[in-house]
Amino acid sequence: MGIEVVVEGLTKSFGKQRIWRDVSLTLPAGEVSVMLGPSGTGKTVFLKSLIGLLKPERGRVLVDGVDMVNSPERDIYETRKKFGLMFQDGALFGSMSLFDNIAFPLREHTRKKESEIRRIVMERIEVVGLLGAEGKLPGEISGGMRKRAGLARALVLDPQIILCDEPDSGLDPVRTAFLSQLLIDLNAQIDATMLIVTHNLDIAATVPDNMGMLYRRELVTFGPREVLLTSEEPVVAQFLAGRREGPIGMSEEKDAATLAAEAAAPRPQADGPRAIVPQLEPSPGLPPRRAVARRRERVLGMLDRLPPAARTAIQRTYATGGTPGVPGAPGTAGTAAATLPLPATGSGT
Ligand SMILES: Nc1ncnc2c1ncn2[C@@H]1O[C@H](COP(=O)(O)OP(=O)(O)OP(=O)(O)O)[C@@H](O)[C@H]1O
Repeated sequence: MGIEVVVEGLTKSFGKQRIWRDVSLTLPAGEVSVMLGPSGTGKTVFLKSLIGLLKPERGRVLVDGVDMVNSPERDIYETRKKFGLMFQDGALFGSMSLFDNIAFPLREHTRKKESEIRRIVMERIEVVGLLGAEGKLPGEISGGMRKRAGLARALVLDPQIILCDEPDSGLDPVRTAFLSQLLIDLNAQIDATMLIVTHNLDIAATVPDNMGMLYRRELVTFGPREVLLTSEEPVVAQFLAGRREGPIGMSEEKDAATLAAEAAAPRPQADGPRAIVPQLEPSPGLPPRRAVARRRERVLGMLDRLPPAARTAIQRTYATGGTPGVPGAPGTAGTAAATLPLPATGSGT
């Protein structure tokens, strides 16, 4: 099962540039979380800080008793092996076949025999739907396939925590829907704790159990998906609606004059209450996600402390007797993407 990641009071600057301050959150064990935020708000810096590749000047990141900020490098290095990382561009070596790219962490970090490495690599290649493409070079396949190869490589060391940095960047909406399903299927199969950094509203609406948002050098919010999806916080509402009107401007923050002009202008049509799309369920034939029952207990236990709109949304989800993610549970129909099979090998995704 995945392990919890506890972030406490994390503050990071580069010289005089403050990236974010006092970020605290917990990634619950085995659950899927998404971190949103306009470009440049430090989401990638946050991921790198979780694995100890960047050093925040204050705060702690606790993973299985090790503080990824302040512990000795040896402990951080060992604990990093519990993480699987999927970078934006797949970060593959251009001169190596997909097989060798995916085998790389096993050859680097373990003493496994080649036969064992082959078994593991081929298994992961199958999970991400790339069987048949293992002999190709990264330059010979599409961006979507490279991303899936990057995901396969993130999986070879059996990670308990998976971090994905904009897994959808450069993908069309259909490929993004397949990828969303792949992430949920993966969670059902390995029960790892997952954190996905994305701008993609479809992923944000359908994949995570929890969502957070970084903005103006702070964590605006982090909690059960219903909290962010029903939030009336202007920056959250603007981001989720993909509107120009609101505090977020082209260079992240609008100046006071622009905001004043917007306030004086006739208001655009109100968005109305946002509908919460059901969360994706694992593909048919896969086990239910084990995180679902744990999340239900956790979220119902914190109901009193949540804003009324989020409380109502959560009560609605669970009142039908439906447990999202449990196949066949009433009131939990998945989105169309939930029933799509994985793309066939070499499909060019
Ligand atoms: N190693 C570094 N040294 C100095 N500044 C850095 C470093 N890494 C990132 N930054 C700065 O930190 C800020 C946040 O960058 P980051 O890549 O984390 O943003 P992001 O939210 O992931 O953006 P995007 O959504 O566009 O990928 C940027 O201003 C960037 O220039």
